[in-house]
Amino acid sequence: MSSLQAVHFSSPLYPTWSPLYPTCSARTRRRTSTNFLKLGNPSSVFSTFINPCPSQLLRSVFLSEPPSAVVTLSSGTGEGDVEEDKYSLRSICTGHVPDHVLRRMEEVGYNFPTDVQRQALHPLFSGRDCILHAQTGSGKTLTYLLLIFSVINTQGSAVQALIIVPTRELGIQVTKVARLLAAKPMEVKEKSYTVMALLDGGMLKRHKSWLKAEPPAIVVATIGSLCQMLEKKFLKLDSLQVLVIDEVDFLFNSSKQVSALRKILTLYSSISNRQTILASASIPQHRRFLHDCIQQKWTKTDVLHIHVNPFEPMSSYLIHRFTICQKIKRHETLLSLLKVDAPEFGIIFVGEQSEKSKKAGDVPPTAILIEFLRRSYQCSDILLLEEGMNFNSRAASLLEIRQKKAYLLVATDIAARGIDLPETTHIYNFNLPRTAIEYLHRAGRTGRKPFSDKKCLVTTIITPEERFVLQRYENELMFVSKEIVM
Ligand SMILES: Nc1ncnc2c1ncn2[C@@H]1O[C@H](COP(=O)(O)OP(=O)(O)OP(=O)(O)O)[C@@H](O)[C@H]1O
Repeated sequence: MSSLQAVHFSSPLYPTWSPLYPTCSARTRRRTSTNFLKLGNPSSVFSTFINPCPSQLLRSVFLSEPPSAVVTLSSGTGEGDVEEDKYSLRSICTGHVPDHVLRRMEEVGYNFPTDVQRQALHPLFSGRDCILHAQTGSGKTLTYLLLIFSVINTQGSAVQALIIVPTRELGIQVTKVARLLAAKPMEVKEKSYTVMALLDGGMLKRHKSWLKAEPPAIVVATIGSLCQMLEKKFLKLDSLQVLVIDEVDFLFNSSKQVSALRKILTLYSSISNRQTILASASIPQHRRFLHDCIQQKWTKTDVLHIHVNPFEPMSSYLIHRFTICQKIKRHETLLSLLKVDAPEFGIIFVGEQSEKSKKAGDVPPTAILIEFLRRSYQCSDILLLEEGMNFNSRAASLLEIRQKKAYLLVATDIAARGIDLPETTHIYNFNLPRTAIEYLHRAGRTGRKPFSDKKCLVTTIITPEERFVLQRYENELMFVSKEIVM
């Protein structure tokens, strides 16, 4: 790379190397496309090309459309490396995040920033409260974890960072990434970062002893367990420096959770001592929300709303389709879809069972569907994830699925928020989601490889009467869904 100074493509028109185009930020796209068209000479083309585009992207372009010539203008200057480094995650984080965390980050494969990381990390490192509003699968978790690693002090013996999540499953996932980054090599002598998962369904007794003996630096918690610990004074937030609320709009949906969050935000900790980060891919009425955050003293008055891709709420790598059938034909329609698509990694979302149906003792729709698929579809690995399962079975299902070479997961909306199964290429909405936001989060369980240009499919089965509802979601979320006839 260090000697590569100029690249000449067979045609200097943008669409010829379009694989690169969607992976750049909107600003980069504008800047690059203008420059690209303006500048004819190869070295200028290269400099506009390499500046915003790290080698990983360059490689993907080379693979899909090899350049007609690679021109080496001068060798060994290392300029290419400097340019590339300027845009690496390491360069953004150096001086803020400890070096051993950066090394771990690179070992894991996080080398270049995603759009949200590029836009949010500097303001976060400067201490600003932020609302991180970016597409599903855009890398918000790493963004706030890097901030946390930049502020916590391993010598302290108090909880310094708290991440609140809506579900146990998301909590386990975030804890895993935090521990992965926190793992220290033997030669690093300082104390390790400790990460506690304080999640519903966990053994709170064990956590009490741990908190009493030596409070962890980072706690990842669900509201229920967290409140128990706070009310009984086993956990104190006096030294809290960073508070993250992930999937914030989801948590603010329930009045019980709102009142618990209110206490955490204003009673157990104070805005003046901590930095507050509220993250989600969907923040309905975000201006109002921002106003409320300031009014209610959940955030400081200079809170930043970092809204990445505001005109593209969902990834452009998703292809949306729908098929219309009568309600009683849903199972057969899904089966036909699966036979045609033959997905290796897919999630089928099923609507929750109504209270009335539960009271009547009906078999849950998920169980009926699983039974049907096991009978009629040749796929050995059909798994289930739903609220009705106990916490251990839920964890086992997710663990198993992560180890599979192919899977079909039948799930309720419990799997729609935050769960990261990056191999997933197909989403099926067996039932139409209840809201556009629900659609966005279900669809967002696919297309989760930030630098991949692979297209993923989201297919919704609807009845004729539901067509206008889906159309409303299309307008709200700015996407187009194509009808397929089965
Ligand atoms: N800089 C990066 N380079 C490569 N992969 C990354 C990078 N940042 C994040 N990822 C990967 O992208 C995927 C999505 O990240 P993450 O789970 O943080 O998304 P998210 O924005 O929180 O999505 P959601 O809103 O659905 O919760 C993960 O598999 C993560 O490992």
